[in-house]
Amino acid sequence: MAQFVAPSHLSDGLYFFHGKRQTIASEHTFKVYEPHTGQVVAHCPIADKHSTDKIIEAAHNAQPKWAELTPLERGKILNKVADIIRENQEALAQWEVRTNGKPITEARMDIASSADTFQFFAGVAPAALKGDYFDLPGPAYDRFAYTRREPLGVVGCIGAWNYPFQTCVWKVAPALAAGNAVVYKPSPFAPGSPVLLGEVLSAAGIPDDVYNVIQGEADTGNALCTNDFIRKVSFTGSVPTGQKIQEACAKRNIKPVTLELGGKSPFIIFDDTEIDNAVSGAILANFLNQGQVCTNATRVYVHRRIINEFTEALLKELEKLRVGNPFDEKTNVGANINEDHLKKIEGMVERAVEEGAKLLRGGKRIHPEGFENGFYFDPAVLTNLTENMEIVTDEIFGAVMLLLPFDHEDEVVERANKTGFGLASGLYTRDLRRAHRIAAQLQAGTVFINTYNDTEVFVPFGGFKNSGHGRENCVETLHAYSQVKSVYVNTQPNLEHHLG
Ligand SMILES: NC(=O)C1=CN([C@@H]2O[C@H](COP(=O)(O)OP(=O)(O)OC[C@H]3O[C@@H](n4cnc5c(N)ncnc54)[C@H](O)[C@@H]3O)[C@@H](O)[C@H]2O)C=CC1
Repeated sequence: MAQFVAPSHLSDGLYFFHGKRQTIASEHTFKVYEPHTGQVVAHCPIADKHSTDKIIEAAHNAQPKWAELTPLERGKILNKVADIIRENQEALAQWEVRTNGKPITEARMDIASSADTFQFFAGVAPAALKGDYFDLPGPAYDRFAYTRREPLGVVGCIGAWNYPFQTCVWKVAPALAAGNAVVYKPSPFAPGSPVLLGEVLSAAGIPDDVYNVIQGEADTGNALCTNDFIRKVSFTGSVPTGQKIQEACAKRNIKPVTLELGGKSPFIIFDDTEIDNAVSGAILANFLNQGQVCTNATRVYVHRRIINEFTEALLKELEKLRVGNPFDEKTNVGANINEDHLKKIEGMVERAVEEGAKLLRGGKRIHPEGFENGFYFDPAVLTNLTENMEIVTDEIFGAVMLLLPFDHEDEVVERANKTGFGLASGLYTRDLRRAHRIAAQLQAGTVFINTYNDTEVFVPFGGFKNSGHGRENCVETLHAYSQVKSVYVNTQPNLEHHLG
């Protein structure tokens, strides 16, 4: 069992199979960018159907031995994974910054919570992966039934780029705890982190081929979804891709899917709120991870009576915002994932301004000294908006805060719910009765009251409506990575049967 040592570069080994980092021969490659410098750091080979199938087959062959271990035995290995992640938190966080461009202070939190995720599933699996017992007619010892919770086999996972390490862990930890093998396809925009996780898993003692990483774009993802050995797909990404994946998983076989998709979350600030608290909440809800967070609440509804005071306090606070070198401990906002994404955000802001929105700050690409070619965007605040503008209806996935005044509780709840998404929502008020009344009405998988963007591994995470289905981060997730078998038992073989 090799010890985990964080690599100095990842450029020539972005695959993980047979228990180690590898590369494959391929006619096609994609460029890997380092967001904070804007440099191309690797040309990653793309897995075609043949390479994808071979890696999946090896996972299929390796899975039964992993499944033979009891959940407690698997849990001991997963606890070692948590330990190794914690011991290497700084090195892994530095890699996360290089891969994604986020501030180092945020990357450290992602890595720490990833260790917690392994520890949590290692701990709960032995108690959660259990069966039931049922008495059948007659003496209980003659006839009864029981259920077993069994793994699914090989799980295919497809990830987004905004939390490259954490998204991978959220899928892999419960899948492995439940006795499955995993084949993971990261986003081509952030392909490195799941490979590092592979090295951590091997160092902890996960058998070869139980965890694997393949690389590629839509075709590789599709090859994963349509392979017969894949028994479930767990996906994090956009709604249009989620629709394609759900379709692909139904076409050839019937595969269960977990879909963690996009959002357009509302954040409601009532006029009894302490303004400074609401300002911090709104910043947290919008500018974390350069705004590239699926739960982010770009639609900030502020009661008309306090909107001027709130806006003034917000803009003053944002004067302190430091955008730039993500390795600098004082940086609040790092680099966006790539140039195309940055241009998409800039374009949405420009079109909103053309439609009559007023830009109160930021909204443009910036070139911090020493990092001129990195993908930096100065967080925007917009007002003078109408509900049907593209920027108010569509997911931005960038650091753009929209200020929308409201007058009445019923009106704001209706406006908040007027979206096809339903991932998260938030509200600030001192009136707790009102807070819970609104929490019950908001159509979203998570509601934050006087806080925003908290995530804990034991609290369910997932969407309502088009934001997806299935939950991550909770005991029930183990059920989504396992299946129930009912066993009927007759201990009295001579029991007479009457044929009528
Ligand atoms: N609900 C949640 O937990 C989260 C949701 N997201 C959402 O993810 C989106 C941003 O991530 P992106 O990487 O741009 O999303 P995306 O949907 O473009 O890509 C996600 C992944 O799917 C793969 N893919 C693309 N086409 C495919 C196909 N036809 N078959 C199989 N795989 C395919 C991509 O290569 C990538 O690995 C946003 O909409 C965001 O809201 C992001 C993070 C968390």
